[in-house]
Amino acid sequence: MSGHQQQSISPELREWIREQLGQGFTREQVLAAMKSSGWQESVALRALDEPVGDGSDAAVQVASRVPEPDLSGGRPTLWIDGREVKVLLTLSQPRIVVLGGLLSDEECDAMVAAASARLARSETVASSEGGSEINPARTSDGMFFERGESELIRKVESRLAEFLNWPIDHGEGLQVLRYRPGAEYLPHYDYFDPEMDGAAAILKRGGQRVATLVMYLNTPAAGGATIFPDIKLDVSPIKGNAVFFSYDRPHPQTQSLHGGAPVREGEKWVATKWLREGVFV
Ligand SMILES: O=C(O)CCC(=O)C(=O)O
Ligand SMILES: [Fe+2]
Repeated sequence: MSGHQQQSISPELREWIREQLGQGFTREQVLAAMKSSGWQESVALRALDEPVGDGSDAAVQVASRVPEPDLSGGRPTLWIDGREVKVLLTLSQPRIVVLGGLLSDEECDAMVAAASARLARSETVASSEGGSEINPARTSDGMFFERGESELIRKVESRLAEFLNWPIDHGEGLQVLRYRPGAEYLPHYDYFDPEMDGAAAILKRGGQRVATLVMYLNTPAAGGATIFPDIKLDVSPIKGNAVFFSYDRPHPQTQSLHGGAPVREGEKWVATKWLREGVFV
């Protein structure tokens, strides 16, 4: 396909682009593939930018800015808030970073102690009023700390803000979950489905969730990995370690599907920080 005649965007081309993006190829990869098969760049770009489908396609959703740790030095450990934190694993797509020693044992124990007193059956955001209700997919118990509610929480939050380059006020209060043997959290996305009832009310308080940091507050005797089914990755729950992942749009294409595998022996305690696009109120 060369020459100077104007190429046109056929329905087949649109469908092909939609498929490629749906399979997780980036816009840049699709553009490169089109160019190498003879499409003029201007036409390829126009085709890529055309709105398609009902608006729920990842292709038409604008990517959000997401928190991102500065790992540019390529160092195996980072100094964060005076602590030497290990960079144990990084993945670029989906974006996942596993950290060792983000929290000290004492900090983990103090968070467990503070949370224990306040545990109630976990709730997830699911009701038609945009409120909360008990969700059988999550069989743990949980509570939220208020942002900045104690010296410990402030210390942990400022460490996370430093690590993620993301302001403290662009995050929800830390959530602590306790899983007993057999308890699990089935695979899910942390972003809010924009189509669900009550989404508007939730999104008004700080926009979408764009990243998650799960910190392990203890080491269960068996089971309880954080699992990423799309990429078949299991992260071991080790006290003081953490897994960070981000998702720049509320779409499965982010491959941010994850869950907590059943705890087999002992308990599992985690603290989760959800990062928002804007100021969470
Ligand atoms: O417990 C885990 O490993 C995952 C927790 C989780 O997915 C969440 O808190 O959103
Ligand atoms: Fe989650």
